[in-house]
Amino acid sequence: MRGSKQYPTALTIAGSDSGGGAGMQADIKTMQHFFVYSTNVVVGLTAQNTLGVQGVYPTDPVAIAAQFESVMADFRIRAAKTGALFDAVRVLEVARNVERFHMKQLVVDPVMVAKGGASLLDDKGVLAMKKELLPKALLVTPNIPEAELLAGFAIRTKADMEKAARQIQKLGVPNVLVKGGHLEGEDLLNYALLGEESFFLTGKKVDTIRKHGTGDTLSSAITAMLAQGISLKQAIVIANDYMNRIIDRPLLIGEGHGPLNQALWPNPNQRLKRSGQDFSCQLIIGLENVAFDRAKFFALVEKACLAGVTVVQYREKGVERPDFLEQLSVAKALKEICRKTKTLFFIDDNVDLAIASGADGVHVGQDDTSVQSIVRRAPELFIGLSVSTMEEFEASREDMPYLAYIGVGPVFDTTTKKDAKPAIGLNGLAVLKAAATVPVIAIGGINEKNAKAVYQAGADGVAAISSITKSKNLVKTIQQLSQSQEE
Ligand SMILES: Cc1ncc(COP(=O)(O)OP(=O)(O)O)c(N)n1
Ligand SMILES: Cc1nc(C(=O)O)sc1CCOP(=O)(O)O
Ligand SMILES: [Mg+2]
Repeated sequence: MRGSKQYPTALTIAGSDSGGGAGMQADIKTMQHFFVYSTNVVVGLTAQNTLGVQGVYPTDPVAIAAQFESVMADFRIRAAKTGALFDAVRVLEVARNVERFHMKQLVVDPVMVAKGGASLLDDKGVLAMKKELLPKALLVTPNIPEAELLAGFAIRTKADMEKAARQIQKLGVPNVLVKGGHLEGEDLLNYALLGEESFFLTGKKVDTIRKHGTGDTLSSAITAMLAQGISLKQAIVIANDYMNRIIDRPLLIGEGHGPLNQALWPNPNQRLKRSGQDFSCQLIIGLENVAFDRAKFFALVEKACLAGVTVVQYREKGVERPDFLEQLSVAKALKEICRKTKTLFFIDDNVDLAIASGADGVHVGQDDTSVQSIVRRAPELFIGLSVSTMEEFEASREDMPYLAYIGVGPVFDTTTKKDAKPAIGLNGLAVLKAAATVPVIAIGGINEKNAKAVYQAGADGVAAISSITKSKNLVKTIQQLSQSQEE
């Protein structure tokens, strides 16, 4: 099975991170995510967690060579990458094996310093990398401090990045990707110099220390795509896009530099789903809201979808609510209406029902299933979270990057929800909107007459039950509930 039909296989030549966030562990998770099998040459061990590096234990060069032998004797390695190589002895041993096994698609992530500041390559190691390893590489992916060491001068500006990339190219590596995350400024720019061609890529700057393993993940994503047969340019562009999608949705693990979640972007369809969705006009409905008249229920939902609601949320709350299987059959029928009318479909509270019915999202309250556990179980679901006070907002702050929107209310008194909290009014809505970093969907007593004031208070959209289910003129009601009335 050494032919082209073999499952794409890559090799990571790097250090182990006992904390699982960076190094070889990040490489394996990333490659797996891109459907590439990852083999490994462990160049050293680190005793490490999110708080720092407690110990560094380089591997015996004999053991490095033996791992290369084993891997190359069995697998067809289509691309390889290096990570932490520790010192000149290990760099030279790796370079020798790269040469020996004719590895052409080699990505060098010139790991020199760990996030907490610990050195992962000594001065002689940097020299050996410049002289012996980079001339054998297809691509090198330095961050700013690494690019400064490789190029030999300080980098402060975009122009410096370009100059440094050209200088690094002179070391014999044809392609250079300089990662600009360490530069000052609101925007993050990465610079790719691929042979003669060059371009900047926009990255996402996030204000968090939970991004351990970012460099490993980016270089592994590129390597995995090279192993898939994708061109270097395309691999870099897709890997950059991937990083922008996962960078602000880390796993909440450890007390310090926590890890990324490489699995957050499960398949290409999710890419499309995540961009530019419209949550602005939401019909929340259950059979109880139409006195269990099924015919009326489905007809009303279809008409509302055609009239312009952007989200249908299925919510059963009554004491006589249907059992799970019956709710599932209703949910599936609603999903079908939504699919046909290109409307998003959400489920209230019940994550199992959302998964089973193929819903696009789930809406949860402060006391329902936690946002983090939904992300773990069903990362493909959009999540809406109820927030009615600043205290609740503060308590949910770490969940914000995972949310599609927050449902803020009740803005006005409502008799529809039996256990509704006190109305927060338009002022309460405006305060929460000022703090929010995701769309704010106002809820509670919202109707044709007050919708305009709700938008003026800052809402990005509205959700309603009674004003839609009891409407005498559905098309007009939905028009008035939709933001388009402002124009
Ligand atoms: C858009 C939107 N906002 C708020 C809610 C209320 O959800 P929750 O706080 O979980 O209350 P119940 O719906 O479970 O009574 C919602 N469903 N949708
Ligand atoms: C389901 C729900 N949640 C609320 C909240 O404040 O979180 S208020 C509410 C009821 C919304 O119904 P109506 O549009 O008929 O007032
Ligand atoms: Mg709830």
